Amino acid sequence: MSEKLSVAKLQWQAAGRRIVDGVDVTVSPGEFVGVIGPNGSGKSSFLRCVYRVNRPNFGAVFLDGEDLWKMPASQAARRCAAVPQEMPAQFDFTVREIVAMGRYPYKKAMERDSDDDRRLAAQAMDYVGLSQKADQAFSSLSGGEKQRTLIARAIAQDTDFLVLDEPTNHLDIYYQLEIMDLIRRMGIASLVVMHDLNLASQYCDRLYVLCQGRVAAAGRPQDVITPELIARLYHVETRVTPRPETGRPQIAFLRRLSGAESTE
Ligand SMILES: Nc1ncnc2c1ncn2[C@@H]1O[C@H](COP(=O)(O)OP(=O)(O)OP(=O)(O)O)[C@@H](O)[C@H]1O
Repeated sequence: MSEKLSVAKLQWQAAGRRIVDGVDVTVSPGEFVGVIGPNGSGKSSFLRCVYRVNRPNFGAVFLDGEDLWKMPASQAARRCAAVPQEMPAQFDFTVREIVAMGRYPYKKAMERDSDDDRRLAAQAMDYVGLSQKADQAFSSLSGGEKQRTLIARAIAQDTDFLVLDEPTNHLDIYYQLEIMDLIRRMGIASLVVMHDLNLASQYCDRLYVLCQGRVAAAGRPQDVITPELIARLYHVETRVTPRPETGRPQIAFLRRLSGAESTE
């Protein structure tokens, strides 16, 4: 199958340091791929290279075989939608206005919303269950509602590739599951940075584990999530058992390890 996303030998430097150091990643059409790894391992920096914030020093990001960094910005935005970690500044935009911003890549400067734009924005709000809140100020929403608004903006962008940076950050477990179910249900190729290893294990088709800007492991959750890997990268002892309903690894965190124990 031809890949939706193909990242080859990607390198990004900042402050004289290689933060992303030769990363290869692929995502197939419809695949839900997670990026995990300890704090500071380069996950967000890598993702920003994909959604055109960090320009790579070396390597390339191909979407459907085309170099994403060589496209005009508006064309790239019609192909790849991002849900970044940062929330938009707390201006008093309504949910409807934020979601409508997803249509910008299709419009000329100052062009008014067309019926199509309004329909797509309304559909996106409906999809994430926010139609009732369309006229509420973004700044007054709960954390889960804000996250769903940003996902609706990405849906309104009408792309077939989505990147999300820690979309379940700050959410309670109900909303974490809601957001993950929502992304899964969309069924479009997605690349998602995640911290919660159990959520990543249950939802992702494949995982890439980053460590010091490099891919330390990659594959299906059942192949990647092992006590040895978690001890080596996170310095935590775990018990990993297959979840009865899915066979996917379920992790119980037992204790922190000292550096020496975890690298044995
Ligand atoms: N613009 C920058 N200038 C200097 N250093 C940077 C820059 N951006 C990122 N870094 C550094 O690169 C490293 C990786 O950061 P990054 O945010 O990509 O990691 P992460 O894996 O997403 O971390 P976390 O899990 O804590 O969110 C960190 O040490 C960070 O301080």
